[in-house]
Formats: sequence, C-alpha cells, structure tokens
Amino acid sequence: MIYTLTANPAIDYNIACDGLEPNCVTRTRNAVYTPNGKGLNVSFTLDHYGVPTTILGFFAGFSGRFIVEGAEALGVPVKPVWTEGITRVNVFLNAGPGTEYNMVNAGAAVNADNEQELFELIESLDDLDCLVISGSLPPQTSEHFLQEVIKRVKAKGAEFVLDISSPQLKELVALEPLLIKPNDDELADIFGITVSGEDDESVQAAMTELHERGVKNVLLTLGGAGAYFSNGERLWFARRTFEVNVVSTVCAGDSSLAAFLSVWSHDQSQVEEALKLSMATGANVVECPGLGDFAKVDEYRDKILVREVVATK
Ligand SMILES: O=P(O)(O)OC[C@@]1(O)O[C@H](CO)[C@@H](O)[C@@H]1O
Repeated sequence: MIYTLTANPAIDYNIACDGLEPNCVTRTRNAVYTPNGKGLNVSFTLDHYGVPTTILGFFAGFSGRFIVEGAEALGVPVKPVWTEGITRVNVFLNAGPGTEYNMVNAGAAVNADNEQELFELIESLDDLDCLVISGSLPPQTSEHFLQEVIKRVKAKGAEFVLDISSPQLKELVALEPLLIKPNDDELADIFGITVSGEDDESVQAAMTELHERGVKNVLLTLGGAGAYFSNGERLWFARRTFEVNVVSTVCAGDSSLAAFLSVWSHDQSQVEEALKLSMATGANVVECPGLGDFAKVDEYRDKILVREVVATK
C-alpha cells in the first residue's frame, strides 16, 4: 500500500475575480472549498488511477474534520492524528488570465505527543510499502521529525518518497529516498544547482550530484516546460506538444507525481508510460481550480513526447 503523509493539510479555497484593487470591496465568484494538502492530492490522484492508498496526517478542529470526512466521502481512507487548533485554509485567487494569488498559511501547531502518536501509527502499519511525504511542516514540529518518520518507515522495510521544499531536503536525501520530485527553483534554493529548462547537459550534471548524495530516482519538474526523470543509469525528458488554458497551477505537481507513481511503482521499466501519464495529468489539472476531474488525460497522454537522453560522458 502507498501511504501519504501530509503533516500540514489544508482546505483549499479557490476563488476568482476580475482584477484585485487595494482598499475596495472585491466581489469574487466560483468559490470552491476542497480537502487538500500535498499528500492528500497525491492520494486522491492515486485513487483515481486505481492504486490503493491511505492518508496519514495531523488534523485539527472543524477544518480538519471537513478534510477527513471529505477524503473518506471520496473513498480514500484516512488515519488521522487529531491535534489542537484549526487546520489551515489556504486561499487561491485567480484574478484574471495569468494572475494567480496563492495565500498559504502556517497551519495548526503540533506537539511531542502528536508526533509520538504518528510514530506509533506508522509502526503499526502492516501493509506499508511506500510512504510519500509531501508538503510543509506545521508550526512547532520538532527538529528531527522527518528523520524519525523515515527511521520507522525504513525499519518496516518500506521505501519513502520526498516532495518537500524545505532546506531539510539536503540532509534527508542521504537517507536514500526511492524518489524525490524537486522543481528547478527548489534545486537552486536547496542544493544550489542551476538547470536551465530543457538543457540535457546541466540536467545530467544535476542528476549525478543528486544520486551521489543518496537519491535513488529523481523526477525533476520544469512546470510547463516539461520534466526529466533519472534512475541513476538512464535519463528521460518529457514535454507536452499542445497549449493549455491555465486556470490554476495549484495541485499540478502533486497530481503529476501521483500519476507517475501509479505506473512506475508497479513496474519501474515503464518510465515512458509513467512520464506520459504524469505530464498529461498535470496539463489537465492546471486547466481547473484544484484537482478537477482528469477528464482530458487520455486525450493528452498521446500528445506527450518522451525521449531518452543519450549520455554525453
Ligand atoms: O504549505 P505546503 O504544504 O507546501 O503547500 C500546501 C498546498 O498549497 O499545496 C497543495 C498544492 O500543491 C495545496 O493543496 C495546499 O494548500
């Protein structure tokens, strides 16, 4: 079973308006509240592609209950750790073509007892094959929280995937994650590695460094410009050949990761198919607020170009 861990889930509140002016009333439309957080988005997408998954995370208050009940209503099981306070509500405002405002809040604090409950929960899982750890950490999380989580995952003989933007990623890669999914900005901010779009040479060098640091596989996303995947021996590049009407880029990275995992976690030789589904899913998700309904993925999948990069050294 693929479990996901969202330490800092959120209700995503998507709204739209025509422009945003200070010091005046802005009437908004198309308000949608959905249960989210990066790991939840991964689980929802895995579930859509028929992969069994369960959500782990810290949840608090009315908003936490909304998320847990919402996920269960969608048919995805949750094993929550309940905490004090109120799970955050993140606001994503589309103020016109190409103008997104993403207001991401800190979240409800956790304490040592909450962390201990989560550790024991992980220790109790009999069917844990892989834990996908996604997103930010809530306030007051202890310094070595993620190391402690990973220690327990590894003690069970399971793998872990990291999709986090924190500088901690630099130390955590030494624990040999199955997969990481940085984007080009995270590579620069966290590792000081610069890649410039579809540039095989700089990406080859970046991948070599990441593998030397301990990562087994890397899915490097470049937004609309495509994605590279490296397994340490071979490197692929995928890009779409069509334009999309971008409504909201929120959730696209999470759904791309999950779509990739839905193919590749069963059969690591299916890299091309995994990349096609991943890119097609991300392209469809940006066309709507939140995750949407994945209705155009089949149409898009055949329009994704994948090429293997031939090593230059
Ligand atoms: O604060 P984090 O955990 O980095 O990001 C949280 C978040 O913005 O990420 C998801 C989209 O990727 C949203 O569903 C959610 O609100």
